[in-house]
Amino acid sequence: MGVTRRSNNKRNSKSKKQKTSKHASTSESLADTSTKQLSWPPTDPSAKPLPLDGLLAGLDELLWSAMAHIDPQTSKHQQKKCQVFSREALNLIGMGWVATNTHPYRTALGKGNKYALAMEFFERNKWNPPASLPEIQKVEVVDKELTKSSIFEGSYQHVIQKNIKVMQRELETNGVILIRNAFSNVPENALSMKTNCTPTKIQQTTGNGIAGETKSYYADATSDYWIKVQNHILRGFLCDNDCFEQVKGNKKAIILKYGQGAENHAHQDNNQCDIFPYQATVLFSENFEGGEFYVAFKEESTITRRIVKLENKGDMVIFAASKKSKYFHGMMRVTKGERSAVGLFQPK
Ligand SMILES: O=C(O)CCC(=O)C(=O)O
Ligand SMILES: [Fe+2]
Repeated sequence: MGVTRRSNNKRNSKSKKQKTSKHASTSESLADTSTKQLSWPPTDPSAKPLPLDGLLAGLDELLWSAMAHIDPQTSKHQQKKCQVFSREALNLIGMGWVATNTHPYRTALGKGNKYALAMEFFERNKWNPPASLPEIQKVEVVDKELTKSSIFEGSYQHVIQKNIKVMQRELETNGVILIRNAFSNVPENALSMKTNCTPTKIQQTTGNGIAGETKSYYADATSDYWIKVQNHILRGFLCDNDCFEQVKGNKKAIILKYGQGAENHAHQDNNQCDIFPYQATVLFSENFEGGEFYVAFKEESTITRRIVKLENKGDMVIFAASKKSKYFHGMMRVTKGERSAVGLFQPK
């Protein structure tokens, strides 16, 4: 596993203080026998382990130890929101960019399991971690920019038609391709949202990201324009009409809005389509910084993020998105301005 060790001095000095005060009051420690019987790490048959594949595979021990190092005095922790708690632990091990609320981590990291259990354990144990507590280890993440062979330029229909074989190969090996200036003329109403649908917030307490300074959310797009676009893309990728017929119902577009400071944590969108196991994102703003799109995957013990800078309005990424695959996707922090985009082939 690509991990680096680091000790948490703050926590270590705190635990020493706690030990001292506990020993000072003999009657209290005798009365509190239940805390002494707690074993490390806490065991409960109802607690779900992390899935065996995906970005957090094999990181159970690291997460347990990170949780034990979280300072109970911090205001964040006192919120006792399990998503915020798991986020803090993930941040400590360098994996704070992974979503906790969606496939495949919803049940392993959500309410009423591992994290709730850990919180209960440390509360009952008066936040006095066992002497055998391992040091925090940071997971190494390798960030790589997209290579030239995965970058195309020009109107998407034309570019896909011309390069489909290369594109498919790049998607298989790198998980993502970029088409610069894929769209030039998008109708005015293409960015409008359904009025009767409630936008899904992107925020820490949901586990899907960080809200930023203004509200961040996604919601269904209304414009028929995106139906046409998705049909064109499907026709370009699937030369066989039977295949097209099988997947043509999988079209759905969402509008994504991010405020300054927002992040979309690495996730999979429940995409189960074997014939066209891809999604696409089209950029619709220009005056922002950060907000890089990425595809992340774990191969053996190495976690790689392929980072794609969508720069111009109309730039599009097409990426491997099947939940049966190793590929996750997300967006890095928007450091300046606001970012808007359209997500295509969203699972229903
Ligand atoms: O805004 C982005 O770059 C990513 C959006 C996303 O998660 C999606 O289109 O499924
Ligand atoms: Fe997504």
